[in-house]
Amino acid sequence: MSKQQTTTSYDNIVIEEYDVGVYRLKVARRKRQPRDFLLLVKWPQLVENLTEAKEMASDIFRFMGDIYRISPLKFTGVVGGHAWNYIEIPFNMYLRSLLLEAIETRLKTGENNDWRILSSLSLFVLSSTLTAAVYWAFFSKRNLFLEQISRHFQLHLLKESLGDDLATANAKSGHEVVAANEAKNQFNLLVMFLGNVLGLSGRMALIFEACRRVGDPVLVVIALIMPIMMSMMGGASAYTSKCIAYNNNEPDKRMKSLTKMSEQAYRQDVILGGIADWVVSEFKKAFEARGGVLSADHPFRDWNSSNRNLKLNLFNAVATVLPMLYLALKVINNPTDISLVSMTILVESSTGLIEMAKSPLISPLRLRVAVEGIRRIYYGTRPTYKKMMSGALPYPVPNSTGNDGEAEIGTSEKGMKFELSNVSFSYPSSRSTQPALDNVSFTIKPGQLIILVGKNGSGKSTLVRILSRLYDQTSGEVLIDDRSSSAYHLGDLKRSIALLSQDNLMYPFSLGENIGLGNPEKCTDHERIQTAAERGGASGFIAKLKQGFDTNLDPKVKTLSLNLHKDPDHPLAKELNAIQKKIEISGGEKQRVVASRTFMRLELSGIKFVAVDEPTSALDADGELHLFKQLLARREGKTMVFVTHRFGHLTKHADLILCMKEGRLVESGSHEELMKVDGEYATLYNTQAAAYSI
Ligand SMILES: Nc1ncnc2c1ncn2[C@@H]1O[C@H](COP(=O)(O)OP(=O)(O)OP(=O)(O)O)[C@@H](O)[C@H]1O
Repeated sequence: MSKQQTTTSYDNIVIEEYDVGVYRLKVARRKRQPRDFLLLVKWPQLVENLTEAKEMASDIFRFMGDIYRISPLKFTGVVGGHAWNYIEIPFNMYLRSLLLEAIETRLKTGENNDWRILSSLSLFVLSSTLTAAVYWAFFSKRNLFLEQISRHFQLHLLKESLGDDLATANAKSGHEVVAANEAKNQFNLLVMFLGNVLGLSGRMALIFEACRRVGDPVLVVIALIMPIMMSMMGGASAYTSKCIAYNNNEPDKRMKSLTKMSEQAYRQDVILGGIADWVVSEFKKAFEARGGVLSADHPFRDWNSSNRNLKLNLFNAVATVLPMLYLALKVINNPTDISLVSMTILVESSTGLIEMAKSPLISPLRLRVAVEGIRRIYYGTRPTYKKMMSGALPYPVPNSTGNDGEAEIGTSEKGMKFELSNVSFSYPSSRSTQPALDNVSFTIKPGQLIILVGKNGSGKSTLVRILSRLYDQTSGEVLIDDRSSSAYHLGDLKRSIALLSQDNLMYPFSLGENIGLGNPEKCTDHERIQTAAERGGASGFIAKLKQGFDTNLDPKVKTLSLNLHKDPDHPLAKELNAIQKKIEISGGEKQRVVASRTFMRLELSGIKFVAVDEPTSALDADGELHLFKQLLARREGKTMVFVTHRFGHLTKHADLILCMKEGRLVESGSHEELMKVDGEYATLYNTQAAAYSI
């Protein structure tokens, strides 16, 4: 099942590595100190455990508190219902023992105790009726409340992930995505744990009561101590150690990539490219290489089960028979000593106690699993990561006059000013030996129009991302309006920047909203959206769509059907087909919509910097000309950086041309100056289509 591979030793921890199914599991253990063998109590371990217990309790209280606030009444009902589910059995056993004991006394002594028999019977009936009522109320409301919990935490997770900056989001990619169902599952685990604790306590109380009646303290020890010890024993567990796991099986990863090819996005390529057979045959190869017996689900759980030791199982077996053995010997020794009812109750509750103590639900491990789940919800899936820091300085900085009458640095009316000195940058996930930006220095004055040119991969988009503070440079300095870019409040800076990128990202909403979201506050202002669409060149094709601006390209409709697969002409099958699903538009049309979104954003009064990163690759000549004309018409009060491979027609408008090569700024100046140099820029200029002119 799991096989230990290697052990790496650090100062006071040892990392053990295991192969568990398709996963590589790494477990950190505290190194044994020589004095550990001498001391009965390992103080550092104890302190660590107490601190951890305190942190666990605080996370559980926060989580349960949040759920309580969703609906105090439903919370109480569901938790109470669960609790009753577990204490009902020992409670009923107790009532039954009262009844049976009264009957036993009547049979043995002939004493007239009708009242005792009848009252015990009534209590028993009352309790069963109450149970039926509680279950009816509980099961009819429970699932709805669990759904409510999921939706509540879905909102929380959505807010969290939307708040991530680019650097953090990139660092998180590849990590398990936390689903809202996690909250519902952990809540269930916690209430089951609580119920089990209550059930266990109820049974213990029963055992105490039965032993009291039998009058034998040794029996208490035998019946209680063994299960308690058992629930505390257990093999080494992943949940009590710091550990990580990652999919380490190449064929398994290959199968996942090949499965992706069945998604809608690849459908056209799969059909036209004739690659379906190749995908299937590669999948078969990967499937054989992977082997069918490797588990791919829960590496931590699998590792735990492989660690459950034989000693614990044997202990279990002994614990189950011991109370019965003791009672049998006692009866053989003195047959008149014990009431049959007390004996039955004792044996029944002691067996039940052992069963419960054996159950994984009562184990502290289960609590750990729940707390790990809660932490994933509140703190994300990565243990720690550094988000980009926001400064305190507002942007724009108001222009002010110093005490000596000298004007202090503020934000120019003309646009943002940039000064880069020796800026280098490598993407955190990059495997390249060369940085994406290598020692770049230049100045952009407020209101200038900059053309950024260079071959593919030369660092143009990266430079735009640094200027827009989507990433922070790895080294060097970026000044915005004479102050370090990190001094400014991130939100303020973002509100002053408009970025039209080459990604052509369509949002899964209507076309109107796709444009309107350039300025979310005016997202329903149809007139502004229409104007922005005209400026971005999207109004023409949108007007031809049946639903115009209301057309939703990806309405996220989920359709389900039953028993219709052999009957495509069935009215329900036709109805299903007619339900609106995803609609495709051309690449150029997408670019026009995204450009219109930027024009919507340019209407915002505080925009001081506009970065246009090659948005015209799919546009026809007319579309490109129209877009640049419209952008140039909105230069007033803004610094603009244009990244484009087709720059011939723009050079006459440029204040400065920056030419990049392999992450370095190799040339800068005006078109005429750079042509004279006859270097990288001249080569690019001469090879590109210079046929465009405005
Ligand atoms: N998100 C990323 N993670 C890792 N490396 C990246 C990432 N984006 C770009 N790179 C790498 O950084 C370098 C510069 O890329 P960049 O996108 O800035 O070039 P570019 O000049 O804009 O290219 P193009 O003209 O093709 O758009 C390239 O080597 C690229 O592979």
